[in-house]
Amino acid sequence: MNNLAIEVKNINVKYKFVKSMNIKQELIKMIKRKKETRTKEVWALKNLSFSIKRGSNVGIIGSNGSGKTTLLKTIASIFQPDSGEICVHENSISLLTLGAGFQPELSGYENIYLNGLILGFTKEQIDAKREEIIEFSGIGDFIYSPIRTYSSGMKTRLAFSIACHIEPDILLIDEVLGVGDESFRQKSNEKLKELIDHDRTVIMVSHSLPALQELCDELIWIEKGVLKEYGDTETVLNHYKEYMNNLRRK
Ligand SMILES: Nc1ncnc2c1ncn2[C@@H]1O[C@H](COP(=O)(O)OP(=O)(O)OP(=O)(O)O)[C@@H](O)[C@H]1O
Repeated sequence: MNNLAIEVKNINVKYKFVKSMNIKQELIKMIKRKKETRTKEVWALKNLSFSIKRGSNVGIIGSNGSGKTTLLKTIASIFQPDSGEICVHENSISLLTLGAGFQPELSGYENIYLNGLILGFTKEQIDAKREEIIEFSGIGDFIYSPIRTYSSGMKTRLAFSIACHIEPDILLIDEVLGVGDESFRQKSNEKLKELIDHDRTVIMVSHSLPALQELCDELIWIEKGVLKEYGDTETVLNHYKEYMNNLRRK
């Protein structure tokens, strides 16, 4: 049996957006009758290839704008790569990210079902986990109120609780380490460690290097959309810190 959870093969991902102009630039463009296009492209991921073993805990690091979130969203199939291929050799994959995936007009209770069903679980499976999810989130009777009335901390607690209790084969976590108040931080760290211990494949993006050091066996380091290094946590972390220190000195 293939012991790989994910294979990323030569993926390229670009964003297209319209470049905004100030009034002066608009006027100059009109006077010169320039027909220049305002559509810009950013290649967020460039020719990225790697594979992740089943059951491993991998952190993704890199400076701001290096492509970490784009990579997680592409693995979660929220974005399609412009070229290349991602093969996921597991049944369920879930992206845990701040405020994503909720329908604001529905209650927390209804969103538990919505999220679970999207992840491919049956109503009976969600029924079995529902009370645990609500209990862990600690948001009390707010569970029956629309999500739009929640604070960002409450949304994060519920999102975290759903993703951890529904227990997908692959859990992708984007920058939610260390969120919430102190008691929830401790609780969520414990829960994460429990998930990691259970042979689940976990991939997490974080700027918190101590948290990654504690939780991950391996790190993927990307810079400007390109894979810089993939290896054991200590080695990659040392090289990354050296790189960041050199940048600061310049
Ligand atoms: N919706 C978008 N439209 C245009 N460009 C985008 C969009 N989202 C991201 N980008 C660009 O793509 C690149 C990668 O962004 P991404 O958010 O994946 O980086 P990141 O490593 O997660 O950043 P950070 O550490 O700051 O959260 C950046 O240059 C960013 O400006």
